[in-house]
Amino acid sequence: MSNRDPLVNNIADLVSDSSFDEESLSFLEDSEDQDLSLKNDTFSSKSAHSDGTVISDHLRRRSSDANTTEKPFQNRVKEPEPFGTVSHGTIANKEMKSPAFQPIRSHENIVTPMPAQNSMRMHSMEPQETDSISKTHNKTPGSLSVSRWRRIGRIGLGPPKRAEYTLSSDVKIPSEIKPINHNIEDDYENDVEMKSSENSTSSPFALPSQASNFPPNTQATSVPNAYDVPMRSEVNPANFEESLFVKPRLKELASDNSSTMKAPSIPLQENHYVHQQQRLHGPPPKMNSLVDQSQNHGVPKFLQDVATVANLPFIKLGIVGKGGSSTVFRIYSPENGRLYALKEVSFLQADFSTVQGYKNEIALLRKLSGNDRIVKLYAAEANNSIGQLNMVMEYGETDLAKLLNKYANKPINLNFIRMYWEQMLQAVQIVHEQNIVHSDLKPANFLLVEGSLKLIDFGIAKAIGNDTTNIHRDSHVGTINYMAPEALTDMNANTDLGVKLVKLGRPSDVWSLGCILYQMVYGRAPFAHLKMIQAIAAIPDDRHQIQFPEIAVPPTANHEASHNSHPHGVVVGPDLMDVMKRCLQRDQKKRLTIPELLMHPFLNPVPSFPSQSPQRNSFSSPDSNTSSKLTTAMSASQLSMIIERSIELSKRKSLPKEIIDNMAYDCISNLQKMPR
Ligand SMILES: Nc1ncnc2c1ncn2[C@@H]1O[C@H](COP(=O)(O)OP(=O)(O)OP(=O)(O)O)[C@@H](O)[C@H]1O
Repeated sequence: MSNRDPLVNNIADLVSDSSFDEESLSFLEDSEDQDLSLKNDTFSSKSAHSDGTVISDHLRRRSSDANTTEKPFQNRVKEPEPFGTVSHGTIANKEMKSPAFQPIRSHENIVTPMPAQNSMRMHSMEPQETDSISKTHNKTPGSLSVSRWRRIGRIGLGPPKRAEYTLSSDVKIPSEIKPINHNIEDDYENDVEMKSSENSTSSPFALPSQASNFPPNTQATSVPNAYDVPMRSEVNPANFEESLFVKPRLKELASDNSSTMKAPSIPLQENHYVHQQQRLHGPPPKMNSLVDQSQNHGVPKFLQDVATVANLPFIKLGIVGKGGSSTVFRIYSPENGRLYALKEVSFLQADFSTVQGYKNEIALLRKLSGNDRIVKLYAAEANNSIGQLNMVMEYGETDLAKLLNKYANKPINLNFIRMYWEQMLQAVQIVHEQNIVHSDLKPANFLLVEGSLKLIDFGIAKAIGNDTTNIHRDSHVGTINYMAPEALTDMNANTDLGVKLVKLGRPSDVWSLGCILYQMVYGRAPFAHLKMIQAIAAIPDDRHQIQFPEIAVPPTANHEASHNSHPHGVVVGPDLMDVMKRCLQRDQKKRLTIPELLMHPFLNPVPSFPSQSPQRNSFSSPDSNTSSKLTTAMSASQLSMIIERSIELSKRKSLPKEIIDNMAYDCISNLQKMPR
């Protein structure tokens, strides 16, 4: 470590110093230019004086002032016996400190004699009589009280009995308790295909009696739990720590007799975890084989699946994706029973500008992560000892690349395309509003979170740190397929200069989006059928015409039938065709802008426009000079749809107010004319 750049060595400061705040992003606001010139050190020179932070002040205080600040689970449980030497910075035997692993002690709060009629309704999770345990307490000097408890499950990875979670038997569990959704991707597919719940394949891990009730597209978040933490949508990323680690409110649980009371869901989570682990790693190993001394410096295998970020313990459930320098895991918090994603980025090999890129990327992610179209970042920290940056983010069930692959051989669905196209545009617009050109947009950058597309990164680290090697470092081979002609021309033209200059503007992102849209329609990006070297030559070359067939046929479908009569062929339509063509213009200036694309008829379909304005009625026109194009021939539902759309557009300010007012005016006046 010592011979590395001091800045790299000190990357921990990047995430632990409070002096890095939104001011550090001022460089993004400085530029009002339409285009940004990204030079190797452009961003770094502007922000090198700032130290970065991506964790809350609270976390920072915690790490920097350990003597005066209470550690997360300090004093809650007795320190566990060590499982072994833990040498990894991010792997620690912290799980025993979790409140979830803590035997309930405050018996005064919740212990009552077990009633004859048990109020638990846990279906197959109904505890057996053998699960009852009794504890004797000296409540007050000279008096004894006996409490009976039930084991309702074991959580975590600790040896048996260390991680028991107990529940007083008089705590009611609502009958609508639901298992967590284990097979999220399957459920997502079911949702997309609009299959009825009866037809959908239930998760192999779901409890039989409850699986059919489980709503699609919900994850661990929907499980009621004892911690009474906010649902994920209510979690404020800035207060991740507070949101995630709320102490169990067992006192309230015990004293609240209402039928709507939340119930601990630990047995279900445990069940989920055990099954997940078995699916990933096979049946559980015997205890004596858990410690493999030959590898990982004696770290027990079960601890290798535990990660600690910002002192918060998580269980790794498996790898969900890999980037050039990153690995993304699905992780589970025993604290609140929710799933998150952990992105581990190695910065051991990183140079100065790449580190600055990460720093800017994280700062921007933090700044924008409250936005619906940007993935939420909950916590981040750097581990200098192993040269690794850890980021805890919201978990997405899949990304657009995987989704498109899955559906590549099926006939296209125009509504699906329209919906995701709009969401992609909204996401990129947010980035552009920060004066950032992403420059590396591709389907894998869009994550699906509960069916909604969100942008995972802003491309800064790559654009700055390694602008010429994108092609090689990306695991999703073929990102060249989405690169704008100007990016390739610049790359080719400047190789002799010591400093690489990549001159990209917002239109470059529009090209990339056009390629993604093209792939959604035709099953592959416009140049995906070419070898990389051919694509590098063809993309900027005007002579290479991009084909836009009027009928979209899945690329691997049987091509014996002509396109026009192909059973899986779908007519592309003039609006969609127009969008693709206007994005895939080699001349940047001819490409539509994102606001124009959001206003395009493809996203705002209005049935045939008559030339005449409708009669004005009692409604006064906001601007009588702006002629209305709507007709009474439209159905009430079409008109209502347009009204809804206008309100949405008005909120987003993506259309001039005058147009929105007129659209709404016309719809309402036509609706008024309709017979009731
Ligand atoms: N929050 C998340 N939830 C679920 N999966 C994710 C999440 N973030 C990333 N992934 C998955 O991991 C893959 C790689 O993500 P990553 O952000 O590292 O990609 P990348 O930008 O290509 O990497 P790099 O920046 O190192 O080149 C994504 O394509 C996606 O499939």
